[in-house]
Amino acid sequence: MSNEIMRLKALKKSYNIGMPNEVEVLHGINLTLSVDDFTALVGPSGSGKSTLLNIMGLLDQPTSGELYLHGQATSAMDDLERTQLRGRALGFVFQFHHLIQAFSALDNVLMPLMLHQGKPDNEARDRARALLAAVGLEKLSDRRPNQLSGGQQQRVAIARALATNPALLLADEPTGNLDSKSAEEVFALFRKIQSEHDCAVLLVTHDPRLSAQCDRTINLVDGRIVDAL
Ligand SMILES: Nc1ncnc2c1ncn2[C@@H]1O[C@H](COP(=O)(O)OP(=O)(O)OP(=O)(O)O)[C@@H](O)[C@H]1O
Repeated sequence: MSNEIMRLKALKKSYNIGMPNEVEVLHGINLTLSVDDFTALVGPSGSGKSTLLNIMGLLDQPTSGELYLHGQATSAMDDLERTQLRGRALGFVFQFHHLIQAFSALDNVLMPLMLHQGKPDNEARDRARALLAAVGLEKLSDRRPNQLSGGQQQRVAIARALATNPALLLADEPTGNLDSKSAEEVFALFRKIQSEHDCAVLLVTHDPRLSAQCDRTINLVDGRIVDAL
């Protein structure tokens, strides 16, 4: 069986900035991510990292080229198919965690399960508790986000991203808003997830100390991959 999770082939993205102007910001990206990948996506501001991440997350569509997820071409899919595939295969962690303030940590982790399965059953609750334990927050599961530190909130966001058991976790500057100690801890958690949950990780980071600890670095400059080590 192939180890490939995602493959990007000759992928281009242009933005329409008012007729007749179109600006191409990704110029033909070829890239394969495999099951055991732990990858940093780096590059200067404006190089196209978020644009690429949004396309990889099936949140946006390329202008041309193809994205294969588990070998399945995605360009001809309709919105519903894309949403379902995203929910099954991908998890997201953002710089600002977007937790729901009115919900406890446990209910935040349950959110994606409720979206997919409706009212959470005992099995879903057990799974959410186990995920909070995996990120070291078993004792704080009843707290609301504003009763947690920034690093703890990001841990809740990571547990939430894992709720649907994704094959690939996409993280956009997940430590960008944290002090350096919390950033190291959250980074270590991504490592643990990749090895213990069989979940490939791709994270955008501006922090060279973190990208140096990844197995692979994809360097994006002006919408092109200049080296993928
Ligand atoms: N919706 C949009 N419409 C037009 N241009 C856009 C749009 N979104 C992004 N761009 C442009 O595309 C280019 C790439 O932006 P992108 O946000 O992907 O870069 P980035 O590498 O993530 O930057 P940063 O590190 O600052 O977050 C930039 O020149 C940006 O101005």
